[in-house]
Amino acid sequence: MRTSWADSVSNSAAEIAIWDKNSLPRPTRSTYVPPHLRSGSISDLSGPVTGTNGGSRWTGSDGGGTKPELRRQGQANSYATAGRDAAAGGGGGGGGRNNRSGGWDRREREVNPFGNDDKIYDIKQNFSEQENSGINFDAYEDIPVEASGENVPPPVNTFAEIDLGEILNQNIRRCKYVKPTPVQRHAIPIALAGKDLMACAQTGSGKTAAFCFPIISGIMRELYAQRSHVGRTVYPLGLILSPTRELSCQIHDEAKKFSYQTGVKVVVAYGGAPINQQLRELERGVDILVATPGRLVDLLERARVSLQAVRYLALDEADRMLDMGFEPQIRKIVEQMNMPNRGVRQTMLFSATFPREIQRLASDFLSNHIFLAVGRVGPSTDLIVQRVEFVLESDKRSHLMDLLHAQRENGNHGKVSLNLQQALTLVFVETKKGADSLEHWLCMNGFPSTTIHGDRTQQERELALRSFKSGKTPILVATDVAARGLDIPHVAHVVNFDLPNDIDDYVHRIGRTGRAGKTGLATAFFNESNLSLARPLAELMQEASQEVPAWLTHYASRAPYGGNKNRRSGGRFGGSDFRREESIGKNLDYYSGGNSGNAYEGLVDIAGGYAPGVTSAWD
Ligand SMILES: Nc1ncnc2c1ncn2[C@@H]1O[C@H](COP(=O)(O)OP(=O)(O)OP(=O)(O)O)[C@@H](O)[C@H]1O
Repeated sequence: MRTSWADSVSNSAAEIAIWDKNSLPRPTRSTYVPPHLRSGSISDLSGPVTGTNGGSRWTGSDGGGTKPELRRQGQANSYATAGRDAAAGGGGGGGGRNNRSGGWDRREREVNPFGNDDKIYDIKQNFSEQENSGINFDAYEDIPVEASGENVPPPVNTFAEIDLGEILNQNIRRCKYVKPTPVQRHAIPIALAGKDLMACAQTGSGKTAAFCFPIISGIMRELYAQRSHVGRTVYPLGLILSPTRELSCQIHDEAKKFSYQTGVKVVVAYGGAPINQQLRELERGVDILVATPGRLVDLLERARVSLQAVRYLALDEADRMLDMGFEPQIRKIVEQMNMPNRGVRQTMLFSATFPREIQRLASDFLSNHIFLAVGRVGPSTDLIVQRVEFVLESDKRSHLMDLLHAQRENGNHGKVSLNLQQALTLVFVETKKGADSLEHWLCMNGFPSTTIHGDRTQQERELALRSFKSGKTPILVATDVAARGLDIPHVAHVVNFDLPNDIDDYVHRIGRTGRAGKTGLATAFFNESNLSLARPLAELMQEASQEVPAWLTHYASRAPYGGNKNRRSGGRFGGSDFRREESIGKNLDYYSGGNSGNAYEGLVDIAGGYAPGVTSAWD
């Protein structure tokens, strides 16, 4: 029987309340000890060493035969008490690490990423706070899910059902996450089962946590979680790649929150920022490296980072990472830099869109992966009101001005109410010059704005983002550099001043609003220079139950089929498993669920029992 999110929240509340009361680690996780609490110190790795790493799942051939065996000592058998201390919030003892920085005592160094607000919320209080703040995750409840691959682990309903460990669970509560979002419910069990994963889920639906939790938890579990270095080279166990500097910083910030007091150290490296500072940070030790591809290649070539120990590889915005711009770099990183082979490492690819040709490319990096699609293409249907208006090129500025005035004066735009105190507007344009010029014009006309694009220095970009987030300049004019992944609270309105050529880019752009269950508005200015987008845009809007203007339908019926990588991939989702479409007869398990009125197409029974008439993927 279908149960609602709210029902399962009360169940999880009860479970967690009991668990909290005893303030003990859950029985299944009593042995985890943060690495910094372990008495064994890391070996002096002055050159390739031999030693024991038996039992490590990434042991074995990486194909290259050059992997130094990293000796990791200090196993965790008798540390349950210390683990409980840490779990209770003590922050850990000063076991220290004998690494190049001369020891890493987290009591001294680990800044509390939750700041002054570091309360571990009671789950019930937490839930009511979410309600008060207007977050409505029930908006994601009835969306369809498809999973295909061998032995797909069943989804969970609550974080309590997932064995992430007490410290990580405390951090989840600190983040005020009451229950997993749909993609987390499905993806985390798959990742924890050690399977490779290609996950396609709506923008703003919590994909970051979906790959961070299993990586952090996996590193915590590894018996060999002590970090290693040889000379000045560091050996991260987890590598998270993302296409933009700002997104890498954001993932780093999130991952640091999730890994607070776990002993798992997260470091970020991205271009445009001084490399020396990043090198110093790396020298202090790194378990998870979050990076943009260019800077990572630089670090690899300087032999300051080695990928030989990578156990977990995650590509965020994976379709972007594998399109023409990035693919050669990603291939170099994954295939030519001594990273353990697919099947030895665990690889996870996430995005809101997965065109078929990119999936095909991506399968080079995956081993027997599970394909997961959660929700319809792009953003949740109910959360974002999409409007498209016919605006001639020459009228765009005055039209934008009208919108902004209306927004300023009455706080609403059509049926969408905007909270004017906090509403931020993100305006996408095609070119860097166009961004500067529009920003200047807006400022001259009394609308404080700033801009972010590739011609600005990294310092300017970061400043612009801060100024926008704080509301000091409530309008941000951006090129596609801000289209993916950025999670900026209070973006109430996204304006596609210039529409992109690709429908996927549109999906990601409008996904900057309507995040985490909140509502938003997306307005697009369309004219005859956007003809190739007419059809996919009309289809996308129709699928999302949006009002499609008659003139757009007319253009769509006459237009060539452009901007449609995503549409070609078929199905109700931002992508569907190309393996199912391409090779009938491959022995893939498959389930499909949700409230689409057709919950069990082509269904086979799989691990977890998603058989017709038993339970839907969402229950
Ligand atoms: N379980 C949860 N409960 C409440 N909020 C959550 C939960 N998981 C994630 N969030 C919040 O939801 C927001 C969106 O998450 P995130 O940025 O990971 O989305 P995403 O799916 O990666 O989006 P995009 O496709 O745009 O990159 C963030 O503010 C995050 O803190």
